[in-house]
Amino acid sequence: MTDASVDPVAAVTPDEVAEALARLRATTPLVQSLTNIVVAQWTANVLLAAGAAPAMVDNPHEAEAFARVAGGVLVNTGTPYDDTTAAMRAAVTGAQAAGTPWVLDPVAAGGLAWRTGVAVSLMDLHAPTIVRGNASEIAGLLGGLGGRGVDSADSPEEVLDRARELATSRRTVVAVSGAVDHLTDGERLVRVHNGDPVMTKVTGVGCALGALMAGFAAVCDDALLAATSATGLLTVAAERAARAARGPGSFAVALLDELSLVTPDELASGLVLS
Ligand SMILES: Nc1ncnc2c1ncn2[C@@H]1O[C@H](COP(=O)(O)OP(=O)(O)OP(=O)(O)O)[C@@H](O)[C@H]1O
Ligand SMILES: Cc1ncsc1CCO
Ligand SMILES: [Mg+2]
Repeated sequence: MTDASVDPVAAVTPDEVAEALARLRATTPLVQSLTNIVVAQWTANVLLAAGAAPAMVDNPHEAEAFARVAGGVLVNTGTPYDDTTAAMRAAVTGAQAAGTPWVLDPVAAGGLAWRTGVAVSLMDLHAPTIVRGNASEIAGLLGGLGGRGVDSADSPEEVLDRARELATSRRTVVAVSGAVDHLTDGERLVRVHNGDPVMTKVTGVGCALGALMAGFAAVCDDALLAATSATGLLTVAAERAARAARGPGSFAVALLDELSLVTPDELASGLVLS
């Protein structure tokens, strides 16, 4: 049975995603990433492979000025220290002043009270363009109990109503990752059916997805298109990488290759959106 609240035609088309990828590669947007210590190098490599330009400017002295000139900013709460948390506030302030799109990845929100407060206070400072997280993290921003550490204990389907509520109350796009990614601006919904379970066996795949969203937000006026394009590129590249991989290690290497090799046309024909 068809869900009556979902358009039979996806709110974002594969052709629009292909055009977004072509724009990303043509313009190599500068993506400022204030991310966690586990995934910083991996995130920079994912951005480079996709066609963006990474810069990990995450100290409180430089973060505001850099956010004014960056194409997009990622703020990820995976390993928040006092210094980097101050830098996150500075970056969001700079993003607001210059109109730079910014993406919040509230890693482990809900499970840990202090960082949940940090994530909510950043949203209060200036509404993010996109909030990206796994299902437990999205629920955690609205008072949920969080997942198992940085991993989700819920599915995107289970938190969809809360994702819509968050998108509407914060005037943002909420991107919930999982087996089927659910992306919403509160009214429109895009489901991305691509991906492979091995993506959960390499740390930082979701974190890198947030950085890709910041890159696409630099080249897309529509934040839902930006979030869909990032998710589509990562998951289609992952399917291609998984075909050749023996396990998580060779998959991670192959994923970087496929992010750089997949053409806009191949991306459009591989995407399964609803
Ligand atoms: N079971 C699955 N099958 C296919 N793809 C998946 C599955 N689970 C997650 N993915 C994909 O993996 C990517 C990361 O999503 P995930 O929900 O694992 O993020 P995360 O928990 O924030 O990751 P991390 O914090 O380790 O970076 C998304 O693009 C999603 O489509
Ligand atoms: C494993 C881990 N711990 C804190 S952040 C992080 C990366 C995945 O979110
Ligand atoms: Mg995560």
